[in-house]
Amino acid sequence: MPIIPTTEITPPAPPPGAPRSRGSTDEGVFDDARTYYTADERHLNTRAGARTRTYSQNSLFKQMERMGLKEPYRRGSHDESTIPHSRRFLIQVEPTLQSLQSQEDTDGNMQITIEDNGPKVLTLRTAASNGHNRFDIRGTYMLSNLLQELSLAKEYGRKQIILDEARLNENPVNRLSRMIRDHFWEGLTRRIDASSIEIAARDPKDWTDDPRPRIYVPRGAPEQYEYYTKVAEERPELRLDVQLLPEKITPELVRDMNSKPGLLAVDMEEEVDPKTGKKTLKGRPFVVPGGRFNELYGWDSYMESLGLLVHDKVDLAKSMVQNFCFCIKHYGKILNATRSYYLCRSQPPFLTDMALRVYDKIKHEPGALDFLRTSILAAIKEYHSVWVAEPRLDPVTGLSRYRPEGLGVPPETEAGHFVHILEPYVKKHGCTFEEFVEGYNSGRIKEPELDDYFMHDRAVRESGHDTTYRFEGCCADLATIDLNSLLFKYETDIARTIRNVFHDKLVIPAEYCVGSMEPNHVEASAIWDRRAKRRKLAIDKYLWNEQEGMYFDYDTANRKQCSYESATTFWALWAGVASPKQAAAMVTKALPKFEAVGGLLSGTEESRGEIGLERPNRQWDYPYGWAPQQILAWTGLYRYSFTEEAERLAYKWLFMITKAFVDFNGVVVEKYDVTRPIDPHRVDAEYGNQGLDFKGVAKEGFGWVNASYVYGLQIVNAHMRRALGTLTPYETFIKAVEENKAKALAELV
Ligand SMILES: OC[C@H]1O[C@H](O[C@H]2O[C@H](CO)[C@@H](O)[C@H](O)[C@H]2O)[C@H](O)[C@@H](O)[C@@H]1O
Ligand SMILES: [Ca+2]
Repeated sequence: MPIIPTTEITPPAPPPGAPRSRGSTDEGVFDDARTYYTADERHLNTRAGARTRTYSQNSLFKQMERMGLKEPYRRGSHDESTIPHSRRFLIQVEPTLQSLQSQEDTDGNMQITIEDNGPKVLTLRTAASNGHNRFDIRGTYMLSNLLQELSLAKEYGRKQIILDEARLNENPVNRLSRMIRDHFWEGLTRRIDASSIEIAARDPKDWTDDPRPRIYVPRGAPEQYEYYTKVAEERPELRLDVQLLPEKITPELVRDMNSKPGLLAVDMEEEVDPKTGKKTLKGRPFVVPGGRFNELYGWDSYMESLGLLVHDKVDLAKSMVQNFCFCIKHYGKILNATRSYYLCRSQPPFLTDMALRVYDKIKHEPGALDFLRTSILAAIKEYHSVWVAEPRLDPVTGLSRYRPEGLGVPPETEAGHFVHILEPYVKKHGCTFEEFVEGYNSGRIKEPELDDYFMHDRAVRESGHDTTYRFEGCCADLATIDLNSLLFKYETDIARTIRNVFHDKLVIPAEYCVGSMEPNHVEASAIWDRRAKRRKLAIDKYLWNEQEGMYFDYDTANRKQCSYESATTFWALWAGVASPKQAAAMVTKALPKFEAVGGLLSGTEESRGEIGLERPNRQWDYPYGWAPQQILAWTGLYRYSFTEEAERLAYKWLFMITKAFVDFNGVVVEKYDVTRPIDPHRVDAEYGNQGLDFKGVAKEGFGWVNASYVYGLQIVNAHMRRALGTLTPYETFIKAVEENKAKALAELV
């Protein structure tokens, strides 16, 4: 086995005023990478002999013993029972990285995983012996953590480091939570202003020949137009194209903008430049989903905010709510995402819950009530103008559908996504593929059947579930349990907020009025209570299926209930629209159909049907599981006191993520195959999987999965959290718990 070369270290004198050694020896072991690797003093070997008290493998084994688990799932590189403290290693970054990669990354993908066939052991030199003694780092997890730490050290320009062993054998639950808190959120945060327009405007989905940065500013924000025009003038190298949006946004306009796709402006706040004393604008930050999704998304943002709130990043969650209010004010809706080609469509609505959760954290602060008032007014406007208006409202049932306007072929999908659909038309018109798309998009070629296909396709994308056989060719006609649960939640949240926070009187100013509403009229909670009551009746009538013990979508065109079994049935629990009896029926009858080794399936295998070459897998069908489905189901089950079920599902999801994180070099991806115990992150359906493609160390994870991880850790109990840290499969864990219970009971008698 190779020994990593080390050079003799003669530490240079510390700069004047620099501390010679830190107060406590275990200080900062788990600091974020920037703090850890930029602290010069930490990486000089002046502290040979200093030891760190850490969360060692040893204590993990002790925990397992306490839990009655005899056979640990995975042992670290050394049994430290004889080692009271963790080590530090003296490492030359570049040569060690090279040896590590050439020896252990045998498939050359810049990650060390269980699929690499190296010896899985590397010798490092200890700092305490000034490099004389050696110690073996063993196993995929420690070696991949070493790769990650060295990659970070290199990024921060370090040639030599003193690395705490505790960063290599850290409890994986702690490590992943820490990565999310200290690195991933930051990696996903964007702010649109001069400081970062270059990064924020970048769009990996831009299909045009000249993907230059472009920003569209709404008419109602002239100060932003002036601001960006100045940025473009002062920094010509950016090639920033600043465009003012026309007053009226129509499907024709959006279609015609497709040749010049661009970012849409979001909220900015005024700030005084401390140097010049002059007023300037600063973008309100937001979190993007990750991968190729580099803009503010609708429902991803809600899910992300749950994780941000766990990590006390309240300002960021608040800022995302404010950005949503800006979108409703200037674009008429919370957009699918803030790019020009998304202007006609929305995504599943979560604004009231998001605003209330933020308000709950800031209610003692000045301005909190105004924040809540603005958010609720924006939600009321969105409710009336988007969700219970034409074309989304079905006047017969009174229920709503995903049914956005739009024209032509959605441009943001992967090239080739619609080839199989368009090919027959291309043949029929005897032209090239490009000629047909151009002719059809411009309206010169008329194909009503295709119009219908794309109306449903747009609806699928608005639903957030793109794509699934549940929705193919029918989505725009479906009153889904998803959307109607969310609207019931809007109605009950608005009613409660008006009653409890605004003393049952909320003035609706002109800018929030829709249709024939009187400016400045006062709304009380009663009308919202009535709306909720009416929706519940309609949901019970059209969507509930007593025999199956779950909710289904309702086809408003064919006037019949659908039969596709979807995990969105549990959204009814999240929203509180199910009666206790309906909830109990769902737990007994529906839940078992959706539960897989890694958590909840998004749909059942039976509903998806046979797949093959002619009928390929869809990413929102069996066997895939998605973070938002898990989050909403756990919260809903909790709401109805099905604590055990919520904990069990959360455990399975967290276990799957933790195991993939440990075995695959810290990976966190957009979605998982929840039936795949070994490599659940391998999903190649449709768009592939976002979040896989990193070199050395993951920087972002994926927004809603990051959130589901830290939110889920709040759902499971402390005992479960410890068991997750030792990668104990659920079956092993529950067996031990039951055996212990039986033992305790026997001792009682
Ligand atoms: O480009 C294809 C589609 O990509 C988006 O959908 C997927 O990612 C979104 C961001 O994480 C997520 O909100 C959505 O649920 C996913 O299916 C986009 O939203 C679609 O409009 C787009 O067609
Ligand atoms: Ca590899």
